Amino acid sequence: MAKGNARRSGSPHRRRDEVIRAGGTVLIATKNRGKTKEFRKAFEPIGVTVTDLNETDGIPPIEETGVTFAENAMLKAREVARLTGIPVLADDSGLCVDALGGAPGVYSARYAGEGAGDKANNAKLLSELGAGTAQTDAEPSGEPRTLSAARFVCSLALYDPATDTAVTSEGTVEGLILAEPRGEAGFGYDPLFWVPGFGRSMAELTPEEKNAISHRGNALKLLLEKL
Ligand SMILES: O=c1nc[nH]c2c1ncn2[C@H]1C[C@H](O)[C@@H](COP(=O)(O)OP(=O)(O)OP(=O)(O)O)O1
Ligand SMILES: [Mg+2]
Repeated sequence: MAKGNARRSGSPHRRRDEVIRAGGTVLIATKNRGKTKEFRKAFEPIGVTVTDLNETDGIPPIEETGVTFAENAMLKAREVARLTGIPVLADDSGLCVDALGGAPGVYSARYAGEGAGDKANNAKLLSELGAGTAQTDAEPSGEPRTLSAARFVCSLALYDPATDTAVTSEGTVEGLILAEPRGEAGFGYDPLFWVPGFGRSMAELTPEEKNAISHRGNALKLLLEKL
């Protein structure tokens, strides 16, 4: 048979569009239950089941040594795909704040220190932006006080160990950093991220609304188009 295009059922060299398919399961290389929830919601309509590293034994912690979201997504996906032998989707994401020169960026999860939680990271963000500073100007529009333009960025990598290749994508969403947290939904920096188009914080959106406009939702749409 001709080299390169050989493909029979049962071959380990699946076509890319078979990696994520209705009735199939995709492993997300994450311990972040907030991410898993959002992927589960997004994959539900196309009949794909989602699992993560909280439900997978024997995967050691993966150090995020990259300096870009794309590098970190690739290294998480590749490592877990090689260890498990199955295709793996990884998400590396974070918040880039203009007034902080793009920080915390790839360090978003460890902004307040290694192992810091969302609460400490949000507090650190507000303190770096001087949110405690006296504020006298009333917002004429009745809109909440914001401190800087910002964006969430999400890089995705879907790594297939059968072919040692990956499909990648990136998505963003623009917003403003709130001076005070609002909302209970979502995770991470969502309570401090104002979405002008909705007139609500990211943590005040329903899961469907968030997936429709978020960096993760946008990256996933693009990834699925590439498969
Ligand atoms: O939609 C989001 N809404 C709010 N905050 C978000 C979002 N997306 C990422 N973020 C923040 C959370 C964390 O501070 C960092 C991700 O860091 P990142 O290393 O990609 O994830 P992680 O360490 O929580 O889990 P894991 O590496 O196991 O996937 O950006
Ligand atoms: Mg991480």
